[in-house]
This record gives sequence, C-alpha cells and structure tokens, in this order.
Amino acid sequence: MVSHLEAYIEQLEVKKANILTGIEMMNKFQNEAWTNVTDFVANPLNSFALIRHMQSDWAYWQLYMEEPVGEDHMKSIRDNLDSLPTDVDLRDAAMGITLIHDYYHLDVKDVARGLLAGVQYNATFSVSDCFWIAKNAYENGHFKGAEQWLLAALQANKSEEDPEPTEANIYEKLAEARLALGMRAEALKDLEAALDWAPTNARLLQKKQELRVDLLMNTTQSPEVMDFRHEDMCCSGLCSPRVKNMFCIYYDAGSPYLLLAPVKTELYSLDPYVALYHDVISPNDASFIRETHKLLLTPSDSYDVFTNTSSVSDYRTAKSVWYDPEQDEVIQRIEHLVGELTHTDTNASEIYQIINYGIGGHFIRHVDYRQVKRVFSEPDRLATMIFYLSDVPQGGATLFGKLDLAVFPKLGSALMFHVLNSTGDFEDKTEHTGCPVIVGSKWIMNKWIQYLGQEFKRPCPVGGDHKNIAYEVQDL
Ligand SMILES: O=C(O)CCC(=O)C(=O)O
Ligand SMILES: [Fe+2]
Repeated sequence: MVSHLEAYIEQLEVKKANILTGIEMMNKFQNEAWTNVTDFVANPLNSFALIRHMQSDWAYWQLYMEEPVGEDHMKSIRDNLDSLPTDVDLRDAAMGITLIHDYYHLDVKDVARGLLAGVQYNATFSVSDCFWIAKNAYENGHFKGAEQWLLAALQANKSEEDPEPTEANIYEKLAEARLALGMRAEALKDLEAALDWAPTNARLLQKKQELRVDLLMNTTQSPEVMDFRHEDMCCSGLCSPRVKNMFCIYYDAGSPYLLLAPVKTELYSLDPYVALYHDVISPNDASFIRETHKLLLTPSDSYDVFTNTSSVSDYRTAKSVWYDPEQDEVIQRIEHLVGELTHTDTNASEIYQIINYGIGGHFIRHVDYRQVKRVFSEPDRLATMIFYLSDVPQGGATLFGKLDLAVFPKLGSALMFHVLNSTGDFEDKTEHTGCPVIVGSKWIMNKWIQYLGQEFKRPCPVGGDHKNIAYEVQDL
C-alpha cells in the first residue's frame, strides 16, 4: 500500500514539474509582450503566435489538468481495501483492550504505557489511541472504562501528527462520561478544565452553565450505572493454588495403539474428569491446520439454547471455522488418536471447530453441555477436548472457576473434560471461561464427543456408580 502511495506521489511530482515548465515559458513570452503591448501585437508574427497559443495551448492545458494522475495506483489501493481491517475489527480490538484490563484487573494507565500484567512491552498508546478506546467504551455504555481511558489520554504522549484530540476535547468527553456515571461535581470541574484550554468555546460555556444550574437546583436523578466488571475470576491463575491433588502419568487408555507411545498426562481432577494430554499434535500438524484454515475463519457464532438459534455474539470475540474429520490425512490421524485416548466412538461426535482469538479474544463463562432437558431423548455432549494449536505468550487460559483451575495453552497439548456423568447429569463444575488473550494469537481446535452412541465403548457402570464414568479413572 505504501509503495502505491509513493508511486502516486512520484506521478504527481512529474505533473507538477511539467506544469511549472509550461508556466515558465508562458511567463517569458508574456514578459516580452508586456514591455510594449502595442508594438508587440502590431507585429503579425507575434499576434499570430499569441492567437495560436491562446487558442490551442489552453485547450491542451485544460486536457492535461483534467487527466487523472496515478489511476492504476489508486485502483490498486481500492482493490486492497477489502483486505484491510474493517470498522468492526477496530471496534473489536478496542473492546478487546477493555476486556484485558477488566479481566486481569489492570490499571488502565499501566496498559496505556505498555505494562501488561507485570510485563513491560516496548509499545505505548498515543493520546488519540486512548481517546479512541474511551469513545468506543462510551458508545458501548461502559462509562467507567471511558473515564479511565480519558484519564490515561491526559497522561499519554501526544504525537506531533495528532491534531486531535485537544485537551479541551478530552476534558469535554471526560465530563460526559462522568455525567453518565452520576459524578456531576467532577463533570463540572472537567468542563472548567476544558474551558481553560478553549476559553471562547460557546458549546463548552453553555454546557458548563447548564450543569451549574442543574447542580444548584439539584433536580437531576443520578443515572443507573451498568456494571461492566466481570465476576472476580482468576484468569491470571495466581489467585489460589493451581491444583490441589494433581498427578502426572504416562497414559495408554488400555489401547494397544497407545501402549507403544503412552501419552504424558496431567490429571487435574477425577470428579469431574479433567486432564491435559501433552504432545498429542506435532508443531507441523498444528501449523498445517492453522495455515489451511486462516483464510476461512469467520466471526464466531454462539448458540443460544433457549431460542435454539446461533448468532455472532459478544460472548466470544473470536473467529472460527468447522473442520471435517474426513478432510485430510492430518485430521484423520487426530481423529484416530481421540478415539483411542478417550475410549469413545468418534463417529458419535461433532465435526471439529477451529477457533482463533486475537486481541482480548475470549469466551465468557459457560458450560459445554447443551442443557437439553432429557439427554436420553435428545443428543447432548459427553465430553470436550480442546486442542491447543499455538502457545500464547500472555493470557488466554482456559479457566475452570469452580475448580480453581487455569490451564494455559501449550502448543500440541489437549485438554479433556467430561461435561456429563454416566446418568447424563450435568457436571456443572466444568463451567469454564476462555480468558482474554493479552499478548499473542490463540488457536484452539474443539472436539465435542456425543453422549449417545457410546453404549458399546462406555457401557453404564453396573450398580449405578456414576462417579466411575471416566474409563480413565477406573483404570488407575
Ligand atoms: O478458548 C478456550 O480456552 C475455551 C473455549 C471453549 O470453551 C469453547 O469453545 O467451548
Ligand atoms: Fe467451552
């Protein structure tokens, strides 16, 4: 894009140079003429040349001026516009930043100067970056976030190229955010500060006047403020000891196939069953899956069990795509491993879902079972397997709030948890959250194994000891 802009400017320069040469020649001719106009035009050679110039040269100049410059470069830029971030991408990115400081309880001013959850990065936000995020938060009704970002804007470095926002703009918006938060006295001070920077601004004077009257009369009710804070969860994984009774094994799931290469397994919880299998996807296969799907991703849908509909939702800021287990040799290999490792019939499962989370990408607290009333009459999910297809430098844990367990993505590993027990009861402790990504890009691949269809692989335990649903647990 930049090279097209450069080439466009070069063509403009050539046109400018041609016009300047023309002007120089005409000035020379004109100066000669003006020294003695009467004598000059009396000479037929001169008057002919003058008439000819006036007749045809100006037509030429008009055509030359109208001729578009750098059309091919403009077209190339136009053609590339589709691949640039959209307005929605920008809003998502701004919302992602807001989520990062909300979920990880970070000070907005720290975020603005590149200090992210204890790590200092060599990047800072400019005043206009902070102002933009503040405006976006304000438009989404997140007034507290808007206030914090405006305060950060007042402290951020103003780059020379940014004519906007001025201090007056920032204080004016801060007053708006604080009014929305019911902080009227503070808002008045902000308007006064704005007026210090723009003393003759009539709009600010009027706003200040109205607010003063309002404060004197004390007639305005305090607005109801929506609370955007997310429940106190521990996405950092540092709030409580990670796992109390975790143990590690080399696990073969009773499969002859895995007997030769048992899987390094961290068992986090037996009831409900939650385990992390290491090195089940090679870096090459993970990279193959990412590369073959990255252009196919679309903004994720979320399924609403109550309305039985799917829609692009704010609950999950991510892009995703489905991946058929028949599609290629890589996924067939993985499908085979899933069957052996989970001791389930993979024919009774959904196709794979690949998800990519960008800045602040997250999936709010949810359960994976579909919450249908009778699992025996309607299909439901028995277990979830999340394959981590990338490392994530910071953030992006899968958090089980009720188990005090945060599992951090590690390229090649797979997290497995049972969301129903053998009677089809919901394992509500498997409620989980995809924590916002702070730095990096998180790639996962989900596999949901269905409850129905496992009758032969996982018959119900005799005597109704439902806790023994996990084949793996019986084995230990
Ligand atoms: O991103 C994660 O860690 C969790 C994803 C998840 O829970 C889901 O897709 O259902
Ligand atoms: Fe989930």
